[in-house]
Amino acid sequence: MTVTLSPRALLSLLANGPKAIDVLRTALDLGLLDALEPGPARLDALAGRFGVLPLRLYKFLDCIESLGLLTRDEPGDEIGATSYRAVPGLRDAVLAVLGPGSIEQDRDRYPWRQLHGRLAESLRGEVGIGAEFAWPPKTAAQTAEFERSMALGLGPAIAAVRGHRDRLWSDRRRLLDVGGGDGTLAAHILDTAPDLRADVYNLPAVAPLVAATRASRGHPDRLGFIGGDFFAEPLPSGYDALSFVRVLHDWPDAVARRLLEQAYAALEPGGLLLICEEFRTPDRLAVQFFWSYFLIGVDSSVSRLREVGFYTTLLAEIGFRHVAVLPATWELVIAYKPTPVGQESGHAG
Ligand SMILES: C[S@@+](CC[C@H](N)C(=O)[O-])C[C@H]1O[C@@H](n2cnc3c(N)ncnc32)[C@H](O)[C@@H]1O
Repeated sequence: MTVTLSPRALLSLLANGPKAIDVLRTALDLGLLDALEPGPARLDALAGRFGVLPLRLYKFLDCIESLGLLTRDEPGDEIGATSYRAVPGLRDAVLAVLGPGSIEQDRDRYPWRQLHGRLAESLRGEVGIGAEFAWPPKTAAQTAEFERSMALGLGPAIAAVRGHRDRLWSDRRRLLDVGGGDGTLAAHILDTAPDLRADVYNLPAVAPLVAATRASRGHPDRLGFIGGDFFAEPLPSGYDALSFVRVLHDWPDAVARRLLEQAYAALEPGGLLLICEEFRTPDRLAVQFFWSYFLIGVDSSVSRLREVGFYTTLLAEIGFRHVAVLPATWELVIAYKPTPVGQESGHAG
């Protein structure tokens, strides 16, 4: 169900945000969300099952309905006969935001309060986020903290590469994951691609984090690390697949183009280029809200959620062929470096 609220109604919900979260947390903890999702569930049955007062539960469920997360059928004045059904996926969504591994709770530990109430000064450039957060990270502690935080939000990227594993890796031997964090995604890819070897290319300070992932994820021989700085040197060659996962959106258009040109130069003929990040949609912009807010105070990060068409056009301009968008919660953009005429081996390039 998609609910479009008037600005007035949306603002009322936002002003009551902590109460709305309290309602949802309580519904999750009580087990109500499990009962509501298969639906329809009658109020009198729910009240009996959970040992709560029907009239109070009626108001409680109104709170959830006001968020657009519940549908209600109220046949008459007898409230016990009112039945409810949660929107599909509600329990998982509440668990994702309020449970362990929540990116919202993780992001909340960043020093965003330095901007809070001072946004006008921040917009004028008088206030910014202090030295404890740097982009790119500067100290070993910042690097470890940032990459840990990134790995926490990798779920949709992992699901996307898992879902398309055959198409992506069946004819590939060596992958370079550029800006590949602590290697968590590369390890997940290796789980599903037994003939592949993957190297993470990242700033040298990240080496111990990838070593820890290599040890903990059980790919001692197939997960490698190449330390480097993509602004200071060409990308390493010898790879028939190269990925940018949540890397290009960190940089302005001209830099994104330069990185993709570097990738084109580095890839073997027929090589696969993969881009995965949150392409701009209303949903993803909403989930990105924290970074949009926090990075107002961090001028070194552009944080640009782009429409997918930006990349498909750019890849074709650079010379890639067979540009395609593979469906997933975060779609994948793939493209191939052409193989010179006469050297074609039968795969997509
Ligand atoms: C937003 S994080 C994404 C990490 C990972 N791909 C993921 O999705 O979780 C961007 C990555 O780019 C790396 N990076 C930033 N500047 C870099 C540079 N100049 N050379 C190589 N890697 C860089 C960072 O260290 C970080 O791992």
